[in-house]
Amino acid sequence: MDLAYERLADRMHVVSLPLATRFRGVDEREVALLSGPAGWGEWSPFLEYGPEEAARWLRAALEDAELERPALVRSRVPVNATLPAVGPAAVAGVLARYDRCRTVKVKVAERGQTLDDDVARVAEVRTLLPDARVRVDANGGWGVDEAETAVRALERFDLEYVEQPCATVPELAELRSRLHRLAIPIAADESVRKATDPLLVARAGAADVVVVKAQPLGGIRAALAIVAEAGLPAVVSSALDSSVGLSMGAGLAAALPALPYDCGLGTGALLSADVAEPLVPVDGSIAAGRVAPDPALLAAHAAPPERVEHWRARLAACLPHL
Ligand SMILES: O=C(O)CCC(=O)C1=CC=C[C@@H](O)[C@@H]1C(=O)O
Ligand SMILES: [Mg+2]
Repeated sequence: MDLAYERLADRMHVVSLPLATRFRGVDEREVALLSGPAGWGEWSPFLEYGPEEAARWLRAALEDAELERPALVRSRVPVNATLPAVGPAAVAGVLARYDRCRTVKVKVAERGQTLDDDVARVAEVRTLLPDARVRVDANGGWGVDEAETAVRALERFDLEYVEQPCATVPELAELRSRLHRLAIPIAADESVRKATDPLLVARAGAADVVVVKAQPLGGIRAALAIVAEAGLPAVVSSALDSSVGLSMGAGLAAALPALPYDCGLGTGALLSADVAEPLVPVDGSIAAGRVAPDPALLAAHAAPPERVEHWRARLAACLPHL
């Protein structure tokens, strides 16, 4: 693999994509795209991530640009709708962006909001989609007691699982034993993708499901290995990627031997511009093939020169960590 800074920087295109709905505190998503012999890879660690963590995302992008993807066992991947922490009045409008998704992931525990806000949002989803599978994602925002209270308040909406209710593995384990009788599974996301040991949460018996994301875990192959070793059902998700990054997630999901849950790869619907024909859900699923950016769209959404400089400096800082 050619890791010379100058040549990588020359292959890198940085774009800034506007969001249709504010998500994760941002209205614009900056992503870097790299071309290589096998296709295009996306490198889009969130802006606040340091070089060591961002280097894992870079490894994934380089692998996807350099190597052919593992063999696919399915050609389409069923996806969930992802609902940011909006008020009840905005729920129908956001869900309308996802074509026929039978599963909705609802963001909860948003900073500055209350459990009542979460209940109102989930209740609205249930009213609009009585037959949907509904999961919630707290991004580690609750302590154990708070999480128990919240899950008991949300239980009546029939939850598929609760994703990363608490921040740490011991907290997840404690909550899991408390929720045992409710039979609501716990999914681990940050405890997999941000952990020094992504398998610890599985070994500790602290989760029922692992959420795996190709970029943060260092690529499709690394993520496949983690799923195999964790021995738990896996959900593939994304990181608010452009369609190029979403296609990497789809390549992972389509290569997994079992895919019991709909994947968090429908977030293309949250973008109001993309680098290619948007990879958005059609009849509840997305295609599993590669996506290459359209040069005209790369140009139209090119980030300003000072942001490109920022990403070049980031690239230089990450290379020693590869
Ligand atoms: O899993 C999904 O439905 C979509 C992806 C998603 O929710 C996320 C994308 C990007 C950053 C994260 O805060 C968030 C997540 O926690 O899963
Ligand atoms: Mg999550």
